Amino acid sequence: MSSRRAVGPAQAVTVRAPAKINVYLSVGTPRADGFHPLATVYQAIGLYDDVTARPGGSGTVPVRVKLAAADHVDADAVPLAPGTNLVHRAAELLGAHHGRRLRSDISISKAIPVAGGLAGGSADAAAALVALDRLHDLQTTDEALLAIAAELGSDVPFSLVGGTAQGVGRGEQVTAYVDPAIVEAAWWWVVVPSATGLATPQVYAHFDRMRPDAHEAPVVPDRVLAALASQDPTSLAAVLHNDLQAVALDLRPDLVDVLADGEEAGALRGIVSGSGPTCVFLCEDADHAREVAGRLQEQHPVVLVATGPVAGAHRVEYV
Ligand SMILES: C[C@](O)(CO)[C@H](O)COP(=O)(O)OP(=O)(O)OC[C@H]1O[C@@H](n2ccc(N)nc2=O)[C@H](O)[C@@H]1O
Ligand SMILES: Nc1ncnc2c1ncn2[C@@H]1O[C@H](COP(=O)(O)OP(=O)(O)OP(=O)(O)O)[C@@H](O)[C@H]1O
Repeated sequence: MSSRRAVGPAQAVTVRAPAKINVYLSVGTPRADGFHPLATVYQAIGLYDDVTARPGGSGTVPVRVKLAAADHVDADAVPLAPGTNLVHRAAELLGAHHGRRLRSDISISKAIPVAGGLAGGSADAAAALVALDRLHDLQTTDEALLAIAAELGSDVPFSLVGGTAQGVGRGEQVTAYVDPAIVEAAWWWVVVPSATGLATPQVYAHFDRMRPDAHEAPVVPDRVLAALASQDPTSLAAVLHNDLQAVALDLRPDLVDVLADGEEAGALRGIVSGSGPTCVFLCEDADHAREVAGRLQEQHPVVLVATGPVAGAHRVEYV
């Protein structure tokens, strides 16, 4: 008989991370490192990827990644080969921080459209950091997790923090708003993804061609915070803004019609999410969002309803 202790069922840690939209996005002229200074208001919305980490990996591939995708997600656009997914990179950087190589099998259950301007890859990276930290009991500090997240991508720290938050720097410096009126406000969004994605670097490069006169020091105006604190959707609709919108529309003129369709369907206002091509539409409340979504479904194959703000990457129990 073996003298080894009986091993219980393999542990699995599942972490859920939300998509983000930029309620306000101001973009400056590129810095010396090529990144653009930003001032943005992020909001995490109720459209999620789940990332599950289990003990695993093979001799040559420490982290194996597999994917299950919702019907509206282009699964073929998600790289899974060793070293190619943001989740691989998250494991590498977290392992390096602790001076060890992390081994794991990671499954991504994806509902956030790929290359949609919704920070889906960032959500997976943030979720993987938290899942691997818990699986390997690494007890990484919040400061270290945020620093590793910033190395992974500009949107990744926000995917950890969630809620409604300000982003500055290249977007990686995130401060959650604490005003209870902002924290407790609930907004209803109708989300219209596009069948084909837009690459973020391409959108920023096009911004430089179209907007050589961009602001040196972008800011979020006080009126945006006042609108968020008012909890009044009409006030927020009036201040929604995205400096990348004109750029995304120039690259993808079909989005002009999508924005018009949403407003004709009764939404208060539509906006391109981040670098696009997803368009999001602010509605009065849950019933209004369902009504607008119902009308949009007559013209668009995929129309989702999501509320925000929601929590950043957080552990969930799978039943
Ligand atoms: C459009 C936004 O989603 C708005 O929140 C983000 O700015 C994009 O964030 P992200 O996808 O996490 O971007 P990263 O992975 O850090 O960078 C991808 C590429 O986007 C461009 N990039 C990104 C962020 C930034 N502030 N300036 C940039 O110019 C750079 O070309 C960079 O090589
Ligand atoms: N886990 C992942 N999920 C999705 N894409 C990934 C992932 N890992 C790497 N990628 C690569 O990253 C690219 C951008 O994917 P992502 O879905 O994050 O775009 P996005 O939502 O437009 O990003 P952002 O809004 O942060 O600019 C994909 O086209 C794909 O090649």
